[in-house]
Amino acid sequence: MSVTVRVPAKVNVQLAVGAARPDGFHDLANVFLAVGLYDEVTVTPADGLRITCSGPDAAQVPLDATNLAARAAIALAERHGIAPDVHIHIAKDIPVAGGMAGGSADGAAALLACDALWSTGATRDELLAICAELGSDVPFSLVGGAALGTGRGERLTPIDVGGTFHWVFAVADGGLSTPAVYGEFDRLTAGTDVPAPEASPALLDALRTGDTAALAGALSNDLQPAALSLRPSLADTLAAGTAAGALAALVSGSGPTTAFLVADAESAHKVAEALLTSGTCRNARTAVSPAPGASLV
Ligand SMILES: C[C@@](CO)(OP(=O)(O)O)[C@H](O)COP(=O)(O)OP(=O)(O)OC[C@H]1O[C@@H](n2ccc(N)nc2=O)[C@H](O)[C@@H]1O
Ligand SMILES: Nc1ncnc2c1ncn2[C@@H]1O[C@H](COP(=O)(O)OP(=O)(O)O)[C@@H](O)[C@H]1O
Repeated sequence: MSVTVRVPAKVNVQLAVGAARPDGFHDLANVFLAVGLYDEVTVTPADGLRITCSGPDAAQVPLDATNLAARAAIALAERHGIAPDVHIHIAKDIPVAGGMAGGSADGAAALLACDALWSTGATRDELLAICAELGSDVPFSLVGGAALGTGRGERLTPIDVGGTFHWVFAVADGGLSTPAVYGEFDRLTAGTDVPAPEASPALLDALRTGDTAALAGALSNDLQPAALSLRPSLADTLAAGTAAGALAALVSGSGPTTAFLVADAESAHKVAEALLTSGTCRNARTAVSPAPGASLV
């Protein structure tokens, strides 16, 4: 018997970052939007814990106990006094180390899949608490849709989304380390007064009404200057997508994936083609949002 869970990637339509806290994390107003690029995680009973991964970026995914899917299985097993004897297979389609929360997605998916496989009877709140222990972005991968994340991003308030948004994602060569990007944010803001992060009312309205033009005008990412500082070539990718007709362009989370909001599916294909021929990225993917959270297939 095996269980498969499908789980989406995310883009941060607003990422407001406060000053570093004493624990090293940053308080956020993190407006997550799940997008329709998916990993699939399948769990099967096995002798001991084993992880495999398939897909074009599989070689970049760690297959040891640091994998967030393994950590999720171990955390759930420990709580319920079960041995984590499971083969976890990740069919990976979400760019790795790209600021689209692929590892977090696999953590949430493995947790839900193991919960079903082992019939632990864990409540949704228990699963969300384990997600928050695994990482700041993991609870959102379980929930999907759109949500405001406060604290370090793990405390979620769902947001209703009143329409469909079309995106193009330009996948960069190589990844960016999330702690390195936050570290660069600290370096760039040193000596300045970093305001407390707050969600933008205009952005929340644009999501609720499904207004693409209003959302385009309200997108923001406080980590973008840090990502551009560490990877200056991303400016060329952002310019190429904008020149091709994207309504707005920004770095996705800590990057280096760049996100382009476009008017419709036709425009998405045009912008993706232009990005591919521009030579400023490794791949370009189209996707729509919102997407549902981790769910059993
Ligand atoms: C930037 C964001 C935006 O959604 O995601 P990515 O773009 O990387 O996917 C998140 O804040 C990443 O969340 P996640 O990748 O889960 O981070 P965690 O594992 O919790 O933390 C990794 C490291 O990132 C930094 N970190 C993370 C979250 C936060 N609120 N403040 C931080 O300073 C810390 O250095 C921490 O040690
Ligand atoms: N299941 C997983 N898939 C991808 N990366 C993982 C996974 N588990 C742990 N990682 C580690 O997390 C790092 C960040 O990967 P990822 O979550 O894809 O990107 P990001 O944090 O930028 O959204 C990777 O470089 C990898 O070492």
